[in-house]
Amino acid sequence: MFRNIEFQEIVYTIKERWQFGKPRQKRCLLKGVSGVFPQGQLTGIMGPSGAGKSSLLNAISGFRTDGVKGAIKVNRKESCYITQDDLHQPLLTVEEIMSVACELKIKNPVNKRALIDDILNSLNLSSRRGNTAKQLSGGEKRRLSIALELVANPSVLFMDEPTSGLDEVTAAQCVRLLRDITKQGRTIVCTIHQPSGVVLGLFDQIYVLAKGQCVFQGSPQTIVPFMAANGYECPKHYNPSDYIIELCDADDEVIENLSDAIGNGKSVVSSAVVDAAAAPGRGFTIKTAVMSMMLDTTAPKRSSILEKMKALKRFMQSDYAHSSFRQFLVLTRMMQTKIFRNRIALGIQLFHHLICGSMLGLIFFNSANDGERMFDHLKFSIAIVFFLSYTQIIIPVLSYPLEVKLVKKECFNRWYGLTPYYLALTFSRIPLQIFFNILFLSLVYWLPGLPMQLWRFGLFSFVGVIISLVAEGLGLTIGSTFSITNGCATGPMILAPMLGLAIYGFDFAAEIPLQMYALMKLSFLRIGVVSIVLITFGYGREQLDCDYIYCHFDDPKVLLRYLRIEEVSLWHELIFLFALMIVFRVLLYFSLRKRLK
Ligand SMILES: Nc1ncnc2c1ncn2[C@@H]1O[C@H](COP(=O)(O)OP(=O)(O)OP(=O)(O)O)[C@@H](O)[C@H]1O
Repeated sequence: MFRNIEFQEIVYTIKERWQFGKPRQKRCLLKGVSGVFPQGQLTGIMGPSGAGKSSLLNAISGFRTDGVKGAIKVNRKESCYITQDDLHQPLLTVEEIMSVACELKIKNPVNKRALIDDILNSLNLSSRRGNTAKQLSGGEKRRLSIALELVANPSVLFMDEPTSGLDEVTAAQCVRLLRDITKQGRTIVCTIHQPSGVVLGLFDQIYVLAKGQCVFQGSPQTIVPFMAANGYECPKHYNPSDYIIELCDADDEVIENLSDAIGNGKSVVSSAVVDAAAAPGRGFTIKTAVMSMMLDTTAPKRSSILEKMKALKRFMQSDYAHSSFRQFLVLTRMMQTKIFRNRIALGIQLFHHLICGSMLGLIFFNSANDGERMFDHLKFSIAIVFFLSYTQIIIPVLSYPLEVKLVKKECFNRWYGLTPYYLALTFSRIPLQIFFNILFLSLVYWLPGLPMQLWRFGLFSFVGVIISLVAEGLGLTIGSTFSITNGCATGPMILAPMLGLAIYGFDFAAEIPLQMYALMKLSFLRIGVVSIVLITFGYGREQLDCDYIYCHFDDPKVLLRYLRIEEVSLWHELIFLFALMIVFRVLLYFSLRKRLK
């Protein structure tokens, strides 16, 4: 639809982090910059560190919208954004990842194989197709990121630092490859750190930023004459990109002068060929690049009915190649492959559940029928609930923050929507989780000698699985909201009071104040412990053994009465558990939605 990418008077403001004792300050990262990135060309955004290169790329591509003002003309539906991190599913092979991309991004993948072959050949990745993403080198990962986006045949590629972390030769190869891609009619805009002379010459256009202002826009060959015309003579044998960056980094006056000369991006230095008539002796011409028509604010407002119809049309047109259900199926399959491919994690989990189940079972070995050991029965129930919760919370807290970044990139590039992803995330883990939990719960049921009644074991396992699902929801919510470091502090911070509430008042149940009962209902650990005690000691449990003349707790009903739970209904407790499970899953959805926005 749009051809060149154009933007005008872009202002990007962020609110700085809140610091104790200081009011929250606003900071302007882009100061009204304009520019044009021509169609079918390779444009590099250059500048000193912290100049605002990534901010500009994020603003134009739409990766960031909060705090961005100004007019931007870009066909976002046909563009994609390749982040600097090269995030991929580490355990899937190049071919599998490409295949998932095809299934999600192409409407009718008739000749999927030929397309994958074609893209991998052109990016020199064919020989690596059987390797997993984590086995690829930095340059190969970068090429895989490009290959994945080329599947949907985008007309515009935004790339953040495609050469970062690559050596000179690989960086030049990477930029050459990008130039070849533009020859197919695609537009590529990327940020780049001080490129070597060779790499600089590969770009069709360079856009230089310094302290949020545009100080140059034009072909690389025009940097030297443009600088000279403004009184900054580049020494011979000096790399022009180094020169302009070093100069702008050192002196704010240079930035003001150059920014004025180029109209903060509204003009473009167009040619290195001496145009005697237009600019005698300078070796370049300055042309107006940005027309003021772009600002939507100046456009007359359409009738509201027309606007509403357009909005409805936009709503009806899906951004995705496939229905949500199809996305859900593809994602579920991919997630399950990922889970089963991770043999080490599977082995650790198996070992963990077996060892912990056996140890807990042996600690309470043959004690389940002992009428004297009331406190042991309670400790046993608490230990089960704590094991299930802690295991399920800590894994997503440590592993999920990284995945959120990948999901953010893929959702932004319209691979899939949040809802199918969320549902696939929820359901793909359940079978394995049930398997491991049942393994653990069987050991801790059998070794202490709980009654061999299938229905009782079924209830015991059911409650155990639900507790672990509630805990997983909490862990995923923390993992999707916080970084690993903050999550590691937040997880125990939430778990500790819940544990406190779980064991609160068992020895003075009769005196627990009413408000504490309400608070205890917020602790899924407490609900879990009460449910496990009800299942193991309620429902007509037979008299326990007693080796003495009198054992106060040999009648299981006495224990329930002592804990003031003999009147409590298991089904009510289950309703509370389900409610908490839903609350955590809803929180997870909104947390993800906020991150992906
Ligand atoms: N969310 C943010 N909060 C606070 N400051 C930010 C934020 N994002 C960017 N900045 C600041 O804005 C400035 C520009 O950042 P940006 O990442 O765009 O620079 P850059 O030119 O890409 O830098 P580099 O080349 O070092 O990656 C930097 O000083 C950075 O610290």
